[in-house]
Amino acid sequence: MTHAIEVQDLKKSFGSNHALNGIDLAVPRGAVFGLIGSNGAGKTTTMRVLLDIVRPTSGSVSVFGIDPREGGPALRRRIGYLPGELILDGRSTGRQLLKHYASISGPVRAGRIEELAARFDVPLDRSTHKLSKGNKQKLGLIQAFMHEPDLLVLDEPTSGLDPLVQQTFHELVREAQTNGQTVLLSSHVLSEIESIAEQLAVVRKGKVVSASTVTELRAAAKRRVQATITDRSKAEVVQLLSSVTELSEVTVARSDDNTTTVTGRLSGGPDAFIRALASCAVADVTIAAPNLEDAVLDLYDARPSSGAAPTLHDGTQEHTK
Ligand SMILES: Nc1ncnc2c1ncn2[C@@H]1O[C@H](COP(=O)(O)OP(=O)(O)OP(=O)(O)O)[C@@H](O)[C@H]1O
Repeated sequence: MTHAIEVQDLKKSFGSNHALNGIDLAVPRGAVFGLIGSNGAGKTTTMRVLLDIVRPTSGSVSVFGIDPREGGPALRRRIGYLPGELILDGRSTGRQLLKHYASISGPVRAGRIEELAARFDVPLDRSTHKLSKGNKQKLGLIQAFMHEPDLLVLDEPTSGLDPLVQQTFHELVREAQTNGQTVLLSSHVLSEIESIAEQLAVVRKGKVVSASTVTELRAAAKRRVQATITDRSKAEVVQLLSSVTELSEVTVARSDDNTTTVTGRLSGGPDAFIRALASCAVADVTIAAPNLEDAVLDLYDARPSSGAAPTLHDGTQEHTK
């Protein structure tokens, strides 16, 4: 069995709200796997099903080959879970709270809680209701990591953490991976997933719309390009670029200084674009690195994707791809 998590056609409805519409997910053992998606996409619900906090309407779910509904405390102990909304008992200190969690999910090796508290710089003897949002989040992370579980399920783990603490979190994730633990984490922030996960699934409207390695997604991502040309009319530039099949979302605009500026997004390499410009007088050109953020936003469906007709700033359309 090579997967820590296998989810097939998972559906969950809350009354008439179809939160999950057939989620498929396969997280290999030892992977750091990111779930990314906009608000309400279904990331938290998927995680809650893995923990048997929420029960599926239909579909199959397995964690280390066991259905979470059947796994009971033994399976639960193998998972460290950071909920998205952490509710801490205000009457106790961090130390008391963590000891309480350790008695449920432990064993926790001696000194581990203190070691993690020192790394995160969180006061253990202060009442939890006096803690800042960030310090509460740190306690949540400590309880997830402290018993060195086989699987970490972390819902928005860096929410409320400053960049230095985020770095400590990244170190813990790397250590967990070195130990052979599997990490599933969710985020709205792509740069975070990109920097620690090697695989990711984009969740949209209760479905996984893309599952790939970060490297594959980067390869499929487009580059933003812009060039300012001084010796061609708008129509000529449009004509010139019509042969560049990799170019989409093209905008061609004429400026008062009689230059023509073209912007667009380029899939694949920049060679054809550069060749098309070679015969022109080019005052300025920018070819950006492939943009992963754009690739994911396309998948979110939050904005028009590639293939949109190019527009001219004066409102005329001269060229459609
Ligand atoms: N207990 C519940 N009762 C009713 N609806 C729920 C419940 N839990 C989640 N939902 C709904 O399920 C959908 C998916 O929510 P979910 O929290 O899984 O999304 P998410 O991707 O984690 O979003 P966010 O990034 O905002 O946390 C939403 O429409 C939400 O309102």
